[in-house]
Parts: sequence; C-alpha cells; structure tokens
Amino acid sequence: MIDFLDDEILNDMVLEAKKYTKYGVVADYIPALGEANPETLSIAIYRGNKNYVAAGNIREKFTLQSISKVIILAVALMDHGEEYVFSRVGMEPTGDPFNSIAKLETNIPSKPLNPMINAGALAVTNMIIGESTAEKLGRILSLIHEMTGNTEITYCERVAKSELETAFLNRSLCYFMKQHGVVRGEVEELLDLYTKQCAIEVDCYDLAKLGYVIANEGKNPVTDRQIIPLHITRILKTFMVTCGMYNSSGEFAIKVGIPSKSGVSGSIMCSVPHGVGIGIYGPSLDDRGNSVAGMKLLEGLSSRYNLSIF
Ligand SMILES: NC(=O)CC[C@H](N)C(=O)O
Repeated sequence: MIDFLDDEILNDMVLEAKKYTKYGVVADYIPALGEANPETLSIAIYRGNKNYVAAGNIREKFTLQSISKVIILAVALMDHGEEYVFSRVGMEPTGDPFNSIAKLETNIPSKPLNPMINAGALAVTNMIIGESTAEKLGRILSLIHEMTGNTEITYCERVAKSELETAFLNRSLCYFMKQHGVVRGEVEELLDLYTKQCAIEVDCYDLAKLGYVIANEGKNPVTDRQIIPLHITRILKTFMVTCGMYNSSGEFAIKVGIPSKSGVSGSIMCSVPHGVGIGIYGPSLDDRGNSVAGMKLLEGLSSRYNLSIF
C-alpha cells in the first residue's frame, strides 16, 4: 500500500535511483534546457487533501515541455468535444520519436497520429479558443491554476524564447500540416503559443497535483469540484498509457504500468488511478528523451507498492 510510504523510504529510493543519472544526458536542442544539473532527482507523491510525501529538492522549478500536451488536450476537448478534436488528430501510437515528421507523409489522411507527439500537440494547440495568444495561454494557465491550487504558476520567458528561436523542426511540422489543412492560421503565432505552453514552470509538488486531478477523475482534491469531465480524464489517461513516454511507452507499460507523461526537461507526471499523483524531475535523459533516473525510480515504486494498472 502506497499509504505506508514515507519521506524516509522515498529518500532512500531516490538515492538509489540517482545512481542512474550518469547514464543519460540533459537535452540541449532547446539551449536553455542544457543548463540543468544532470545529477538532480526529486519526486513528490500527492495522495489527496494535502497529504503528500517527497524527496529531493521538490521546490526546484522546471518547465512542463511535453507534459503540457496532456493539459492542452483537456482544454481542446472541453472547448470542442471529441468528434471535432479527433477529426484533426488521431488516437494511435507511432513508435517513432516525439518530433518525427515521417508518419505525417505516409499516413493518409495526413493528420498527426496522436496528441502526445509534437505534430499532434501542435494541431491541438491550434484548436485552443481565444482572441489572442495571451488569452489562449491564459486559459491553459487557468486550468493549471485550478488543478494545482497554485495561481502563481506562469511560463518561463527565457525557455520559451530559447525554443522559439531554435524550433526549426516544429516549424516544418506546422508548415507540412498547414499544407494539408490540419493547421490553420499563422504558423509563427501557433509556435509562439506552443513554446510558451511548453515553458510553463512548475515544481514537483505542482506536477504531482496535476497528475492527481487526472487520477482523481477530474476532481479538485480540496474542493471536490469537477474541473475536467470524467470521460475526458479517461481519454487523457489512455493516451498517457499508449503514447505518454514517447517510443518507450510499451516497455514502460510493462515495467511500470502507470499512466504517465514525460517532458524533455526531465519531468514525468503520473496518474495512479483513483487518487495518487506523482511529479518527478530528473533532467538526465535516455536516448528516447525520458528521465533515466525518474524511470528507475518509478520502476521501484511500482513493484514495491503494486501500482501497475495491468
Ligand atoms: N518531448 C518534449 O518534451 C518536447 C517538447 C519540446 N518543447 C519540443 O517541442 O521539442
């Protein structure tokens, strides 16, 4: 039972998993991410109603990167409903790296295969309702504020700018999709919003709460308010299982078995069904872009506390 887990046990598990940080590298294709300390590993596990355990420097901030894909999918589904969203993005895993362009050309009609890869997330970001980038970003942040109870959360300008200046591959994905009518409007405006949403800054505690709300069928842990409809949280968790860890999702399902989403900042958000959220930060990444030590830590937690959903 994860209820028996305390800070001391968790700290020992973090120290053990930390040894694996040396087998990875920090992402530097977004130059600002390259400044992270590769030896860092921290985790917060939120069990509802302010009950949590933690280890490492859980107040250290990092950017959501691909974890934002789960949040914007929730916003788009609440804005438009399933039929519209899935007319512009698919539901199938790709088995390719997260930034791959390959399947956009070979898949007919040319819509991205799922919302957890960059192409799919760009298509979903393109659906967010709002008059301006600021309004759209404000709506994404509002949902995050409500889920975490932390209204201070905003985006890191430096990381957003660093990505916008170097996002050549994401620009290509957008132009390709624009050619095929999947992306509409100005590509630069879309990239501006996308890089800002990826640069939303949180700490492990916030991330654990985001994961918790999805695990808790969309309800706020303190007020019990339904923030995200139940059927949408099911969609989010399913994508987290099938595509959340990029092209490691299958292996991760076997070894860990928890709906999870990772980001190239080295973050992982997990939603253990029926009420546990986990937020991890460990910027040393494996060759698929997942936190090496974070995955080891999850493997240990899952087997020790029987957390696999399978
Ligand atoms: N895997 C990720 O976290 C990718 C997010 C990053 N902002 C990108 O588009 O490349």
